[in-house]
Amino acid sequence: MSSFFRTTDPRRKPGAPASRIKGLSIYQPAHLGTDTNGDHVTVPLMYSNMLLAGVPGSGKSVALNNIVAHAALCTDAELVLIDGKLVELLPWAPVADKFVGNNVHQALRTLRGVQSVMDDRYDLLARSGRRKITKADGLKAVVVVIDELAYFSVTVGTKETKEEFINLVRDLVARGRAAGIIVIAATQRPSADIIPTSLRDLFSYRLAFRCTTDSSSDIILGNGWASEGHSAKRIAAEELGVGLLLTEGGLPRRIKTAYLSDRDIQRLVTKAAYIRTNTRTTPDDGGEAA
Ligand SMILES: Nc1ncnc2c1ncn2[C@@H]1O[C@H](COP(=O)(O)OP(=O)(O)OP(=O)(O)O)[C@@H](O)[C@H]1O
Repeated sequence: MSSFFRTTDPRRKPGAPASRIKGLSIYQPAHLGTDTNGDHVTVPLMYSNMLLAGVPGSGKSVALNNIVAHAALCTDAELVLIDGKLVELLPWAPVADKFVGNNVHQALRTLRGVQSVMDDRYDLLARSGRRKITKADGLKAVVVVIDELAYFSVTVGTKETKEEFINLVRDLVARGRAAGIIVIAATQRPSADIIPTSLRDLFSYRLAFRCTTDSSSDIILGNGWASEGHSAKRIAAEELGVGLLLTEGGLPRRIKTAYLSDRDIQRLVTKAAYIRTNTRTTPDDGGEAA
C-alpha cells in the first residue's frame, strides 16, 4: 500500500510541528493496485487522463477512490468531483474544491469554468512559447473526476445539455493534458453512444473492468484488442476489482485495484483535509522538474 495510508508521517520526529507533514504531488504517480505478478501498478496523473468502464459492480468506484485519494492528498492539485450517482464520490466532498451531484446545470457550469481555466493556461503558454505547464509555473493541476458519464450525456437533461456536456468533456480530454487539466471519467455503459471512438481515443489510460461482450471491451480499450486475446469479457463475475489497464502504446495489462474500505476513506479524508488547510505544507518530491 502506498505511504498515504499512514496517519502519521514516519519522517516526522516526535514533537516536531505538525506543519512538517507533507502532502503528495500530482507529479508523482498514483497507486492503483497490483498486477498478476503482485507488482505495484501506478499511473501518472499529470499530463494524463483516464477512462474507466465496466458492468455495474465490477470495481470502477473502488478504482476511482484510489485516484481521488491521491489527488486529495496532493497540495498541488484541485479536486473537482462530478457524481451523477451522488453517493459514490460523496465521502470525498469535504476535501473537494468543487463537488457536483446529480445536477446537470451545475455540472455544465463547473465544466465551463474548468474550460475557461484551460483556455487561460493556453494563453499563458502561447505568450511564453511553451507547449505545457510545468511545476515552475506554480499552477495547480485540476483533477476532474466524472462518475457517471452516461448520466449527464444520455440520461438526464435536454438534447442541448447532453450535447454540451459531452462536448465539454471531449474538449477537456483533448486539450487538457498540457494545461494540467486531468479528466478521469467512468461509465457502467460501455456502448458506442456513451463512448464514441473519437472520445475513447483521446484517453491516454483506459481501464476495462468486466464486460458482457468482446465488443464492449473493445469500445473501452480500442478496436481489435479482444480478437488478440485482451478482452474484459474474460474477467469472471467474482473477480471484483480486476480490470485490463491499457496505457498509450502498451499492451492491456491485467490488474487488481487496491481496495479502500469506508474506514480507509474516512482516514484519508481527514488527512487530506489537514494537508489542504495547512498552507505551510509543500508537496513531497515532485517528479518532473521545470
Ligand atoms: N479491488 C477490489 N478488492 C475487493 N473488492 C472489490 C474491489 N473492487 C470492487 N470490489 C467489490 O465490488 C463491489 C463493487 O465495486 P464498485 O462499487 O467499485 O463497482 P462499480 O463498478 O463502481 O459499480 P457501479 O457501476 O454499480 O457503481 C465493492 O463494493 C466491493 O465489495
